[in-house]
Amino acid sequence: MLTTLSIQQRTVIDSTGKNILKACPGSGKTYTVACKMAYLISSWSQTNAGIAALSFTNVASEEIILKLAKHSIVPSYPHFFGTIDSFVNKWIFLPYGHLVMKCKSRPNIVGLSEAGWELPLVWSWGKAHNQCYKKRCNLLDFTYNEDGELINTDPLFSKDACPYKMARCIELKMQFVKAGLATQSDAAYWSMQILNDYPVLAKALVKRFPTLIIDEAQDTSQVQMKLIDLLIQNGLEEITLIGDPDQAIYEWRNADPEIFLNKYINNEWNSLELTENRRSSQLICNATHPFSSLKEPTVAVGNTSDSKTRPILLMYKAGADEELLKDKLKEICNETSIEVSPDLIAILCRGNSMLRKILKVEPDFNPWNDEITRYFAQATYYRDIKNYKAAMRSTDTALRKIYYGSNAHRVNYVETEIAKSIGLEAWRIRCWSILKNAPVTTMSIEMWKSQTQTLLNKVLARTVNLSYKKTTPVTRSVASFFVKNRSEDILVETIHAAKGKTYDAVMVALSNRGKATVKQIASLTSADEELRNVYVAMTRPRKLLVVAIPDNTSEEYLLRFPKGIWEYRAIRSKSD
Ligand SMILES: Nc1ncnc2c1ncn2[C@@H]1O[C@H](COP(=O)(O)OP(=O)(O)OP(=O)(O)O)[C@@H](O)[C@H]1O
Repeated sequence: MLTTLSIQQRTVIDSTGKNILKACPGSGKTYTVACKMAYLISSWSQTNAGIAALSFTNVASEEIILKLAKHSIVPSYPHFFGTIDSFVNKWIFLPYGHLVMKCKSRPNIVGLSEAGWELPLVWSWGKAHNQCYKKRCNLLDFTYNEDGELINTDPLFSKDACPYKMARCIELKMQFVKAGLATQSDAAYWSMQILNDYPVLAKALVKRFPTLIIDEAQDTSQVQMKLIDLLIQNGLEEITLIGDPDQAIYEWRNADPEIFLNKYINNEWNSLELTENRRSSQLICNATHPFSSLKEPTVAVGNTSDSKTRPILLMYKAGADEELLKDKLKEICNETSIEVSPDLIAILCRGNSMLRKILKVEPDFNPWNDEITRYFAQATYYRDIKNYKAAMRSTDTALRKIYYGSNAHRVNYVETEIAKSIGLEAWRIRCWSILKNAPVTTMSIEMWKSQTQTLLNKVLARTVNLSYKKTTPVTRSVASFFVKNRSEDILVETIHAAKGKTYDAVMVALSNRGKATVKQIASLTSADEELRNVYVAMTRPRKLLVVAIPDNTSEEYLLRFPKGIWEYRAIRSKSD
């Protein structure tokens, strides 16, 4: 594995101490991180201390694990592989949160997609809500900044416009803290407090994980970086941060690429760089360069570096031609001898509304009357599309809701109860036996409901009533209620889902409404997240890049698409 590394990549593997690596798209960040871990793990001699390899999303973390598997390395004890959130929760917040929150028992993380807040607390928030600013505050948007100040992370929120200057939210948040409830952002803040107030715990954590590697570090929030600094203050000597500020697309989670860049120019850190693009052709590197902060286009050095297919700017009629985009991309692929398959070809959209138009899926209709039915339907749908991990997760959530009702979101409580009753292993077997035997989701919703209900009553030996809304068309299949983005031949997905991936051909479909319109991005710089979203999408292909834009886009917005670099085409010929 190490023999294929470039000199720049090799330097990353050999560097010890505090390293920060800034690297362009396709430069092999994930590849190099996986090599570094493989190298460290194979020569690791400590038995009670390990490497913590963290990323920001599950997808990114799984990508590294998959790359390691190719080299027969399965990450296991004493190492930790996962997201930065899961690391913070497991090793700092859940065991020690009560020390700083001053709540009676171990705290709980709430507000993660399905979990609800304790009902009485939601009501008290609701009451205050009715009297508050435009009634638009969302409980989950409130968290603390690194100075311990309560902030609302919704960019549309204005403290000045709040008649109470946030006094009510502060009061309510105190009640939640007392009850031991925290959002994921709060958990990071409280963990920072723990490491700050209890250096002995910080030192113990450094002893347990003397080497820390953080991928996608451009997405770090101020609080998360403070946490990292506290570990360094308490003896952490081996740390590598890897990122690309031009690919920071998680501002809504308080990520700020400036935090990464400030570290990069800090003399106390060993700053490294990867500048060669091993994914895309030189023509694609040249075309995407104006969308980045880079001074020069990256130099393509991969297998497809000299591919001669020019990037294409494709004009389509908005509101009429979206469903033709798939066929057009297939046609261009055939023309350029690129194999068409959903693993190799993708259309990337900024939002779900464009995605639906391209796939011609029916508009959203939510048939579910209750969460338990929805989770079982989701679980079987995931099983049918072979996403077994997500399927097990949804089944587990549905069962927790059946057995533990309004306490289901209290992770620690539920896990203790399961361990006391049947044990975690038997619980997982129960989930799997339901999942395995549940009816297929191509079945009508009515039949699916009746068969799933019978199965649950049998396996759980208790009556479970599933239900859907009265207005639901009963003959419609369960699967049709979930957006299918995997058509037979081409993958259609959002830009966020495509982060970190590589395809042979990519079409970036821009709309004239909503986020990332051509007009909007024309005036943005790479300091703006919307431009970075488009850049992430445009840097995914190896051989062919197509950007589809509405045909009524004014030329003044096309300065980043010079005709010498882009081939301009229309989706329909003039005679159509
Ligand atoms: N030394 C190498 N030898 C062979 N292939 C490489 C090497 N380095 C990177 N690659 C390949 O180049 C492509 C891009 O690598 P990778 O996905 O690791 O880049 P990245 O910097 O993480 O990209 P991005 O940030 O744009 O998602 C992958 O197909 C990877 O396997």
